[in-house]
Amino acid sequence: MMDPQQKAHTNLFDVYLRLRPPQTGNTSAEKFLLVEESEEGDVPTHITLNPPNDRRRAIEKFAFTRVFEEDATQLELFQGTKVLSLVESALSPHGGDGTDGLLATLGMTGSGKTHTMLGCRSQRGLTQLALDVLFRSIRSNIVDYDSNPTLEASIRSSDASEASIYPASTFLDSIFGDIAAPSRAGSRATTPMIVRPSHINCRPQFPGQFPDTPSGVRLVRHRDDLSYIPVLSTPPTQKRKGAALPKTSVTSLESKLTDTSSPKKHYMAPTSAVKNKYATKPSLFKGDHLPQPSSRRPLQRPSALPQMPDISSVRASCDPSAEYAIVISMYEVYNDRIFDLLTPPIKSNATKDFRRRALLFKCTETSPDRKVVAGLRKVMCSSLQEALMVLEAGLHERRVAGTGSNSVSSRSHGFFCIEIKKRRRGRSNGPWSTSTLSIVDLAGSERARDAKTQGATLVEGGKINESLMYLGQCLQMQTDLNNNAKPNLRLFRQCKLTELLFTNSFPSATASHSAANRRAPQKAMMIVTADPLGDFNATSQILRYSALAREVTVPRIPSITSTILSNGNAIGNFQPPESSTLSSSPISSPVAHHRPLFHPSGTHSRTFSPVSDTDRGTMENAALEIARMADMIDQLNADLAREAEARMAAEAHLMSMEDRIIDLEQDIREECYADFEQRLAMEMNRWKASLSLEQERGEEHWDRKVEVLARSVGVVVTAPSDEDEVENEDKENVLIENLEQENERLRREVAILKRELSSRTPSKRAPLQERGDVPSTKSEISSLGGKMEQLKVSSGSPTKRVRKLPAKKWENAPADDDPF
Ligand SMILES: Nc1ncnc2c1ncn2[C@@H]1O[C@H](COP(=O)(O)OP(=O)(O)OP(=O)(O)O)[C@@H](O)[C@H]1O
Repeated sequence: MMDPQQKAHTNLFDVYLRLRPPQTGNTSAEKFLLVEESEEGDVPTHITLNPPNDRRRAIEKFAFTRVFEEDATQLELFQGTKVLSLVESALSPHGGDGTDGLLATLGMTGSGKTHTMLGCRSQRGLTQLALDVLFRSIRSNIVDYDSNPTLEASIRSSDASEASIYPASTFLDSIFGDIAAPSRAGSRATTPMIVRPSHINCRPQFPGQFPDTPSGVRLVRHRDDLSYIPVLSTPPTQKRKGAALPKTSVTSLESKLTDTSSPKKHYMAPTSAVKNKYATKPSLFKGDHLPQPSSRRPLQRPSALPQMPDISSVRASCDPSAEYAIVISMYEVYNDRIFDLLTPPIKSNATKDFRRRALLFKCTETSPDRKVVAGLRKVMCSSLQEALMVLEAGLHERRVAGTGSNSVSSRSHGFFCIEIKKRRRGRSNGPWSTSTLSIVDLAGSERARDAKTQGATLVEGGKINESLMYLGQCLQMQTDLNNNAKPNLRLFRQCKLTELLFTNSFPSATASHSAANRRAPQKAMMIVTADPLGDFNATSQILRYSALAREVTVPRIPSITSTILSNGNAIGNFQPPESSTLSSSPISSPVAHHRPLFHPSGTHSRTFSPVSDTDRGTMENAALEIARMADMIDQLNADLAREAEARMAAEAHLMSMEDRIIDLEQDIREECYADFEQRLAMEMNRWKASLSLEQERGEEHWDRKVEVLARSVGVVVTAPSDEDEVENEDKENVLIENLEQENERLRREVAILKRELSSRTPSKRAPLQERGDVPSTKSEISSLGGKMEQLKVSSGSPTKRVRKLPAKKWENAPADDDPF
């Protein structure tokens, strides 16, 4: 019989199975999953999968570390799994560095993963219980941030992931508003832990229904968009409606959370780019604020948390000679990219929507041997309440959507990381060692047909299924390890999820540095959730790759020969066995089951045979052929299923690549836009500068031209003094008068001459030159020209400049140039 504990030491994960109670309204479905009874005093560890409506299909039996039946409570789960041991290993009570721990859930959508990890409105989940036991266990060993000013700096310098680290008070103030103030609604519809006070929610509400929304409309955040879109959906199950808690189970947090007596420390909230740039120099942020991202209202500050189940008597051992600090971070893997859940999204300049920057899982300067998620925002918490509030803030940012399978379905794999920092007590400058307890709520696999998803949600589903398929392949590495084969480390680098989950399983294989080599492999445990009334095929697929051991029992189909023989009334009494057990081994491949060949001869005795030996031989040959063909059909079916799965994965990959391309295109567009804007501004400035330069040059050029012109015509421009001005004015007036008189005289003379001329006969007209009163000589003409010139110049100059004209052109004209 298969034994899950047999080779437990080589398992990467302890694997627990939790069955969910039937969903309301799903009473008619056939139960295909049965828990096998355990021996007296033992916990159940095996289940049987009976294919519904198909007696020909194999019956599978699976083994787990432990099976929790439908009625198992959150407390039983906490006590029956090794959560406490994970916490204790991370604390390392006997000195030395702690061990990393991983607690993950896996299952179909709607099977109860989030319920197990985060609980419901009246019951806490494993995350809150782990935090509770952690803080209670180190109560007297936790560092006091307020009394040690150098503490924050030393914690920051111990961080190897280029993170920006803030005290909880500063972080929470930047995220949560006043209880009574207008604020964004609470977290993912039914963040299980929050119980809102009655004075805030006056009218009765379903969980998942925010204040101020019409009844029946639940607000579900969709993808990157932070504006909430109303989604019509069925109200969550009665269980989730979270009947009012008994008063004793709710503790008021207001006093703690709104306490302003302790001095607040403020840090500047850098943009992600700045943050990444300066992440290694945290002191730069000190003394500044952590502002609200523009146009996002603060979250509604919850006032009370569920306290059940009560684990106040449970404690993990901690190292009495050590002091501890707790640092929390949260991120999600969405479409194979990592996004920080504690850093608010940044408004894009180009598209005006809020977007997050994907983070890298990489080696850093201070962590050259070990990959870390770089650039996260982390929060130092000194109490359980602070840690729970940080959890609430992060959950609010996690992507969820209503699907046909689950009204609040996680669309990403959520990581909640508790870093437990430890150093020798009393050594205020001593180095910190860090062990991390990661709690992972995986998104559930789903069938598009059942989930009724389309568009972006369908792509998300494809990506989720793809990453879970890779996870399945990695989990099957447990088989390799059980067979003492070398694990194939390339498998877990296939996608971000498996890389994040398995990197710490083989620290010595991934690190070359000697210090890193000393790290112990993480302790990991997986809780597989399943609905015994849900989708048989999907559930059996998940169980196949997650179970610690599997056994396949193939029912035998009566062969043609035996049918003929038994029906022929004269044929022998052969009765084939009902079924045959095919394998009993630790995890066998999902497609490894084969129908056994049927060998009719020699298994039964004949009493009467009217059929001739030739006929019998023919029939037996035919039966053998049929069995062979049936086997081939099975093989082909298995191949087909594998190919279909691969095709689905490829399609999902394609879709996610398309999605990635869109994202990339968006990023590139934004960068180009910003680049273009910057260049445009630079170009404008350059253009303006060159324009003004050109103008200056133009003016200079014209000044020079005027100067040259003035010089070429001999004009001397002088700035006249006041006396000169008066004198020049007088001279001008006299000159004008003279010229006017002269003009008058000339007009008269011209008139006389005209009269004379008209009275003469044309033949007797004398040429003008003969007249003595008409200027004829050169000197007379030049004096008249000079007078006119003087008049023109002096009367046309409002600036009272005096031009001295030393030479007149007509003076130099040849004598025969007669002006008339
Ligand atoms: N053991 C349980 N007891 C009571 N209610 C449960 C249990 N398991 C699940 N539920 C209820 O079933 C619903 C779906 O559960 P949950 O959201 O935890 O599923 P999930 O596996 O996280 O789904 P997804 O992968 O889509 O996020 C919830 O309303 C939850 O309260």
